[in-house]
Amino acid sequence: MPLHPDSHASTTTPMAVYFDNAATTPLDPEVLDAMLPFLREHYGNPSSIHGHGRKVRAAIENARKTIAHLINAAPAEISFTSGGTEGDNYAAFGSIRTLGLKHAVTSKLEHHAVLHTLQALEKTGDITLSYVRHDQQGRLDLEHLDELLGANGRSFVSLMHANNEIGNLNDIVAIGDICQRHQAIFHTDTVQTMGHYRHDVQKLKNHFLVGSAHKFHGPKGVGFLYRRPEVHVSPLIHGGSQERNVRAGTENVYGIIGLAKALEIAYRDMDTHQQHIQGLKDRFIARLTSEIEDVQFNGLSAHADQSLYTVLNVSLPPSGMSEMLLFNLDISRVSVSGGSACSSGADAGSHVLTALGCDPQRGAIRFSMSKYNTAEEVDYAVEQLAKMYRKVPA
Ligand SMILES: Cc1ncc(COP(=O)(O)O)c(C=O)c1O
Repeated sequence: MPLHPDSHASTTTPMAVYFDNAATTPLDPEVLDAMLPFLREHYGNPSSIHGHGRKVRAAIENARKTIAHLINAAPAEISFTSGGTEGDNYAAFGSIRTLGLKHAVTSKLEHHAVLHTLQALEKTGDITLSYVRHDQQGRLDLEHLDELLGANGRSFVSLMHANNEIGNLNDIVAIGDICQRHQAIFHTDTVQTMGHYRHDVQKLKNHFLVGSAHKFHGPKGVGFLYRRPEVHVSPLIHGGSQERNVRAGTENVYGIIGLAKALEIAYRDMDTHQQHIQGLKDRFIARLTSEIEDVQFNGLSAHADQSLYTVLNVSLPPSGMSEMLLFNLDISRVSVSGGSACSSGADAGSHVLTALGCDPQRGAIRFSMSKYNTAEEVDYAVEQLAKMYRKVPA
């Protein structure tokens, strides 16, 4: 597997190990190379009709075509955004307000980009909001979804493809079928699966999908929204006529070029990378289980066929010192993300682990991997964790 230029994996000790790829991924140098000419030479405004502008417009439209082709959509169905959060907002605000929908369904395990958006629409009285039940491992109760949709008239449904904290994969084909039966508008937050799984919108019943470049080795602050043409959404950002009057403002040109390049590379190398990363995850599971007593895997993250191959969420035996563990991991030069279930209303823990009913005394760590990680890095992280964990008083 190619090492990222910043990786210290095979050269220095202690290593700088990055296992927080669900938060963001390092930029692929091939992506940077594609972007640089649009920072250096091609500075025209894509809305200008002169040569400088036309050159950039052509590049943007090519990027749109590339993305559309990869997910089997039409170019007109792709709108560029500032990332996943904006795409989620567009799907929710756009369709609820434009279609006058009065009810929405989501789950307590969604990203805040969806939860807070729908809760904002609930607060303004636009909708009533229902949450699909789930079990302790985060499996959604699809019969409950069916009931909720049957009882509440035409609804907006937002259920993610993969959970960013615990990695659970939801069956978006089955959810799409239920939504279609009830004529619901179905949005899926695909931020964590775009670039890691092949999406084919012709095989899905979704009205919306979203992508965010920085989750698959592209630049930050750029993404896209796929929208089925029969769902018209009104703009959230008003101004010029960019993005077919849906999203005003001069386009993030080099970001868009980087987004398309990153997705192209992700699709090109997907099978090799998936195999490599799943191997790292299996190694993590085996080594953590053998090195640390009473380690638990949250959600479905240890089930290979039901979770993202890039994410492993681990609960450690109760120590009451998860912050310290994270701090220690940081000084060992292992970057991870963590949290625990909230122990009180004042304690802003993970809303996902809280919804699963995880023990608030147990600290949780999310290891999230990318194509640039190596087996030595997994061994190093487990070694550091096991060493420090033994030092934390129970
Ligand atoms: C599932 C999910 N949705 C939405 C977002 C927000 O994406 P962005 O950072 O591009 O706004 C994230 C980012 O962490 C995410 O993991």
